[in-house]
Amino acid sequence: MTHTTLVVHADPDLLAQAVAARLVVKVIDAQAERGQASIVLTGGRIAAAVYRAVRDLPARDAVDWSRVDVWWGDERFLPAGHPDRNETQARAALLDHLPLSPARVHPMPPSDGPDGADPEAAAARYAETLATAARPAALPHFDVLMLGVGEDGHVASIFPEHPVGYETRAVSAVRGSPKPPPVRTTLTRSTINSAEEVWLIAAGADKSAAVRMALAGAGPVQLPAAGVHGVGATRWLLDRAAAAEVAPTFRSLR
Ligand SMILES: O=C(O)[C@H](O)[C@@H](O)[C@H](O)[C@H](O)COP(=O)(O)O
Repeated sequence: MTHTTLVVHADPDLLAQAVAARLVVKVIDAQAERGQASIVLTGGRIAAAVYRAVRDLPARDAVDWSRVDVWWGDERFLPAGHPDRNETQARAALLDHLPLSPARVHPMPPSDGPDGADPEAAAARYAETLATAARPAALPHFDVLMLGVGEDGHVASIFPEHPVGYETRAVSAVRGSPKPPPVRTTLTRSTINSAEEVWLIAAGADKSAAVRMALAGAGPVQLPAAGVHGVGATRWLLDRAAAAEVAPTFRSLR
């Protein structure tokens, strides 16, 4: 039974700093237990703020970054190095500043990769990368999978009422994304829900309605943020504005 927690921080800066500290501790703990750690990154503004906060956190040096696997929960399907790719943003904000093992960094394929501009082939290739790394398991062990939350309640590139909400393969192409760019690749709900911990990170008043509805138990296709949870823990990490509409009973989850 997954354990759900909710923590509210005063503002987006403190939220990003607290999530960064939490991430570093989680990676240290995973390495102490398993000798390695695996994290799943996402895109968006709050994620970028978290990455910068990890970069600037002195305790990041307590991690053996050469034994951390880095995966992505979703990607904008654009050429390698494009400034709007989640990979490009994560590398600039954090990854380029860490002594990672290049072979343990697993970006989703770009639109100018070996599959050309075929997002279905790119999604299938990423599914194969996951399966190869996981063997003999079906999926790698993800210690932490981070998600931003859209105003409409999307997470990763799983948008409300979009066919990707029904997808059962591990990784899916997404066409017609309401958030630009229109073509993306994403882990699907069942893959996300295989993670040990899923963290939903949101800042700002424009997220408050989606957060309220997700915690009130909306349907997963209608509101994707309502359908994701970690095997061990699901953590809602919010700033005060994003938490403004959360019912008092949920606040006691803290
Ligand atoms: O590629 C993306 O755009 C995302 O992965 C997306 O799911 C993002 O995390 C949310 O839209 C929240 O983004 P913000 O933090 O910028 O609101």
